Amino acid sequence: MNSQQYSSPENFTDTRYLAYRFYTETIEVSRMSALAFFEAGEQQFKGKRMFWQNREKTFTWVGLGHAHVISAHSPHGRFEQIKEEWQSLCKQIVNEEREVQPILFGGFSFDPLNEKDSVWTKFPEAYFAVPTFQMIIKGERAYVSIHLITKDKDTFTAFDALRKERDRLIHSAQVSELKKYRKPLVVKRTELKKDEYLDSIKKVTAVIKAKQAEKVVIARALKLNFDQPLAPASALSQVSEEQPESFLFGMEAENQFFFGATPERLVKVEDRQALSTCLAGSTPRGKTVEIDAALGNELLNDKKNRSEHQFVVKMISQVFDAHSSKMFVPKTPKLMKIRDIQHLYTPVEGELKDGSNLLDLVRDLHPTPALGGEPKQEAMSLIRQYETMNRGYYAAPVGWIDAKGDGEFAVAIRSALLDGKDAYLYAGGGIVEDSHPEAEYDETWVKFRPMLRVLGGQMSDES
Ligand SMILES: C=C(O[C@@H]1C=C(C(=O)O)C=C[C@H]1O)C(=O)O
Ligand SMILES: [Mg+2]
Repeated sequence: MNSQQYSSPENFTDTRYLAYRFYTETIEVSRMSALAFFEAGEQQFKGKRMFWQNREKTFTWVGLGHAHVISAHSPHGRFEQIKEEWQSLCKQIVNEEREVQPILFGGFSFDPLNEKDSVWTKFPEAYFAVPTFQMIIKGERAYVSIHLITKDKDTFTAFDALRKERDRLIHSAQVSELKKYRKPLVVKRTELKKDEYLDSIKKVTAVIKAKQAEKVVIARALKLNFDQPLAPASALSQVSEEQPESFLFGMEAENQFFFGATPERLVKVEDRQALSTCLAGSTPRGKTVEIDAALGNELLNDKKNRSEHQFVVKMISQVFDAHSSKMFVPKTPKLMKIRDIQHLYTPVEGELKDGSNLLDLVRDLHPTPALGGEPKQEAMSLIRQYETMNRGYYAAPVGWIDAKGDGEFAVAIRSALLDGKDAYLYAGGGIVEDSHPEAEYDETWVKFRPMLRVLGGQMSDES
């Protein structure tokens, strides 16, 4: 690469964030593997790496290092805090002309008011970062950006060092194959609090029959112990091979790594067009085309699953109604078929009203009745009361927003937390009046399956 071609880094100042200066530079690079770029940061940026790929595979994003972290530790006002700090920071960096925008990536915990013991020790209630190095693959083109956000005045040396590091990362990602990892052996698999989980479904069903709530999503966890720690790059590469039809995400917080392959979009905004998906109601895939179609048809006509689904459509439509105009919601759900499971699926579209932004939608949508319940507050308090664990970031929004306000958040299901030689996997289901504990238990196994295939730990009779 020829350093002569670089223009000098741009510098913006702003009254509120006056102390900060934002320096950035983007170059287009020849296409390379995003996972190789992620892995190239293994030494220098361990604990500060992030990964995202959308469901359509048209947008892949990798962040290495933290140029700036925006996190929230208080249970209240975390969505506003992230939004306001990001907007303040953006005042200095927004440049409509710029083809590649700096991106803030991160996620939220499911419920900051849950006081149960948590294994999510390194994840605050909201955890976002602008990376030092950002790689974007959009269609056929790839870009690497440097972000330096600092209060120092003399940044020449620092920026120069970042250019060198960028060149090293690009070189390393372009020449080296992704390391071949040995899949760690699962030495133990534990269903955490299985009996309490089954019991909680009975109780919650009774509460619903007594009309205290209409729907409540109850989840459970599996714990795997490995013979050695699993590398995040390896986990991501496995999951991208196994789940091509999902959003892929990964985020490190020090020595913990949260990742997954979720089919569920919470909300996407592009040029003020907002899109959400209602995804609830499930049945397995069939072994033959005929059985698969029959299962799908049954699902489309099943009263219990349709009611699970309808709560989600109603709530997301209400939130969209408040934030957008020209809303469009199909009258009946379709099927979304992914590798192990099929779901009822209804897309919701709208055009954002003035004054509404992506993070407002995230705040008002989370959790939809696909992961929380209906009514929202009653469901949340029933989850706090009856669910046997602390969800951490499972079932919560994870995603990105750029300097223009475009971005996308997924619902972090079909996911796992890696912590040294342990992994925690999560799955749940929507409980309505006519739910049955054993059927819900079986449904969670289908939802665990993709992560078990990625991590190992499925029993020999499971495919
Ligand atoms: C709760 C999960 O999935 C959610 C629950 C579903 C259901 O109960 O039918 C379907 C899709 C998701 O909205 C999970 O995967 O853990
Ligand atoms: Mg269900």
